[in-house]
Amino acid sequence: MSVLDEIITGVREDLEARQQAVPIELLKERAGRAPETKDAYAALGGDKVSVIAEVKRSSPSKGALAAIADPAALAADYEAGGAHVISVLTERRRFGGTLEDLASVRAAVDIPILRKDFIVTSYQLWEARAYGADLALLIVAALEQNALVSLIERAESIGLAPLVEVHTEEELDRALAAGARIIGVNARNLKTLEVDRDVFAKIAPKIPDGVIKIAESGVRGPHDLLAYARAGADAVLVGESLVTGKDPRAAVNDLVTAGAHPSSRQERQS
Ligand SMILES: O=C(O)c1ccccc1NCC(=O)[C@H](O)[C@H](O)COP(=O)(O)O
Repeated sequence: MSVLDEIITGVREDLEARQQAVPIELLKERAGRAPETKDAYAALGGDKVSVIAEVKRSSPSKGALAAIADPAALAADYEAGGAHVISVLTERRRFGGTLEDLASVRAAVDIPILRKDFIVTSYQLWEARAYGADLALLIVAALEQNALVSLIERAESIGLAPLVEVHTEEELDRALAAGARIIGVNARNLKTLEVDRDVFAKIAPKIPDGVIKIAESGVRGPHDLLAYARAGADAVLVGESLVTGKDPRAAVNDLVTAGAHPSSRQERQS
């Protein structure tokens, strides 16, 4: 069984318990009371290279990364550093996240929030909406095509922007066929955990204009953001280097500054 399969097995078990505890009708009621979602397309668009800063306690590849007792305070720091979007890992077993993290981050920041999890049912999309997310991650490698199509449709119908994650050209073809408008290319192979930053440069040229291109994983600082920008990234998603660094606010600001700097735009056009 691959790491991804193991994660999804655990996710389905935890999901079953939540579904027993909170019927979908209740969840929908809570989602109905949630404020309107924020415009993720605007946050990720424009000439800049946007920064998606992640709240990540641990990971299958690295184990414990950072205790993060107060995810809201960390997210507020990211926002103060200029982050355009916050990503909150809500998977419990391998990443140490919770839906309560999502709700507390929602209460602390005004920018859009991504629910980063292993979403396999529409129940999880309703959870994302009820707990304050504006975007939801859909991983192509974790979903049959029919499920991918219907989850994209469901997400959009309830106001969530689906970020569709791929790692190969075949997965990109599936994402595009399903109508994805925001595509994340993960440098991390979720089956082997190997990180290869060159994957983005190989896949990005095949993503049509008008589709937002996000480079995920392996960003250690401005140098990596600029390399992804030269390969066509509209945004980068950064976790580990922010949560393990001494000053997450300054680290985000360094990335935002690099992404906003005219030289990064010139480099992208050349
Ligand atoms: O991070 C992992 O080890 C991992 C393993 C299996 C599935 C997903 C995993 N991570 C999710 C992510 O894609 C990253 O959290 C995100 O792209 C940020 O990456 P990084 O900056 O390298 O922490």
